[in-house]
Amino acid sequence: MTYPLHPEASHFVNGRYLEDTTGTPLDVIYPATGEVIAHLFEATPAVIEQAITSARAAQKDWAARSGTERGRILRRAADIIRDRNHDLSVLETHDTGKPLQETLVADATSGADALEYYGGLAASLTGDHIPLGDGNWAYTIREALGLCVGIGAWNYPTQIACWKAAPALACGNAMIFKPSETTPLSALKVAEILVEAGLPAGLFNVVQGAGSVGAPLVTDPRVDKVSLTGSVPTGRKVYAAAAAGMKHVTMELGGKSPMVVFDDADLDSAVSGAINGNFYSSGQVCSNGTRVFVQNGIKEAFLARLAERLRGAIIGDPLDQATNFGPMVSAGQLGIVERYIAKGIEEGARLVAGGKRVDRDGFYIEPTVFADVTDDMIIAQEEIFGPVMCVLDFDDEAEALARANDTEFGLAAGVFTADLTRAHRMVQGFEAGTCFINSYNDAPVEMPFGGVKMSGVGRENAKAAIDHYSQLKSVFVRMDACEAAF
Ligand SMILES: NC(=O)C1=CN([C@@H]2O[C@H](COP(=O)(O)OP(=O)(O)OC[C@H]3O[C@@H](n4cnc5c(N)ncnc54)[C@H](O)[C@@H]3O)[C@@H](O)[C@H]2O)C=CC1
Repeated sequence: MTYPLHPEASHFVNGRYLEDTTGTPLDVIYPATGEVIAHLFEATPAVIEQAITSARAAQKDWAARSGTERGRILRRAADIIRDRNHDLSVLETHDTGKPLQETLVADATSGADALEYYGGLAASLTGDHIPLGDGNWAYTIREALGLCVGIGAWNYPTQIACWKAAPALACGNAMIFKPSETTPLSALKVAEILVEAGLPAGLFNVVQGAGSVGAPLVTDPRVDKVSLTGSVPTGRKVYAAAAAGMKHVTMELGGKSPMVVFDDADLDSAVSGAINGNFYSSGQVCSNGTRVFVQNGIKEAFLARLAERLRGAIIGDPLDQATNFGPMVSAGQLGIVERYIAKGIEEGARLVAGGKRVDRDGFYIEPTVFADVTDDMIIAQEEIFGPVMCVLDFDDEAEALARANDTEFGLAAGVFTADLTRAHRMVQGFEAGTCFINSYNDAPVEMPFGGVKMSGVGRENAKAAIDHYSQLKSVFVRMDACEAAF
């Protein structure tokens, strides 16, 4: 049997593909059919060692280059990604099961945006000049951290690899990226393209494997920073392990974000926001607005319009560009979602749409909506990470805000209203890192992205990410004699 999308080898280390068949076998499964599409191997300690040594060896020279030179390579990689967007999107669809209709516009292209953005920024990364009293002054030097480890989730493999690699490389760091074991294919292509664009060997390495491969990377004393995209339980473990070595961290974790719809909102716009914030990528988006608070006056109208719009979901072959709703990423994730749906029914929520598996191969489940959900229900409290929308009712603004914030998470929050003063007031009150007014889930590279509370620390994207991939060295300069007490 041949596998057309099989990579040349499991890992990409020191500028080329690398195989070590003594590692634990890792099968890649196409979520739309359940078929195995590639046989890979998890990284052995020998592969991890090669990744670390080659990255460390390459980093100093990279950091010593001008920002203009580093940026040029990143921008070239962005161009190559855009040229190959179709093939990369087909690969991403096989890796994740997400419809090609989505991957064509939201995955490799988003990765290219990050490479282009940080490529453009690289030349202007500077320190400050700080005038002091008595003619003295200080300056700061912005330095690379050294070796960064990126660990990815399975929902946006290409995007996550690029969102971490682009600012890391722009600042002069090296990166070892460990994709999720569920979606190992796309990051290898990112590595291949970076080298083709001129990135010196060793600066972006990809090693495959589960947590047992991620953990030794996090604790290795030669690693200076860890950036994780994953769940809160994993974040807790990785943050603690990194803290023991006093390493820098970025934690992009889960959420149970609120979306508040006031009765003066444009109904169709709010319904679109709720669909985007719950069913895009089959609901497997960290910032999803899965608790949809709808003001009582428009609740039934909202639900009726939502039910109507859900009939427009085209569930099917993700490679067919008409399909706009694909399978879950894995049998395991499908099982988790099914258990939450059963829990919602048991808790007495009103199932108004979906709830069932789709009768075809692969890991499909219908877009599902529960109404009459109350704050104490498990489905309103825990991250499901699947296409399950919980609709809750509310009467007034203060109540909506208090209930929206009544969660340990704080990744995102959205508000739909025609009253702009109220919209900004709500945003000021939201305990969330990323907010939306009359929209949901937009993630342009120019805007910082990240969470508060248990949803994480640090920010990705925008100029904000530079602070998380570089550090300042302060230099005090005395212009007159240095005096002492004796
Ligand atoms: N805030 C954000 O930007 C995003 C957050 N997520 C979150 O990710 C989760 C879903 O992704 P999953 O892959 O299931 O998350 P996960 O937490 O199971 O795994 C994330 C990554 O961590 C690795 N890992 C697991 N244990 C580790 C350990 N002890 N040391 C080092 N690495 C370890 C895994 O192999 C994987 O690559 C959801 O909670 C979702 O909300 C997903 C996308 C974006």
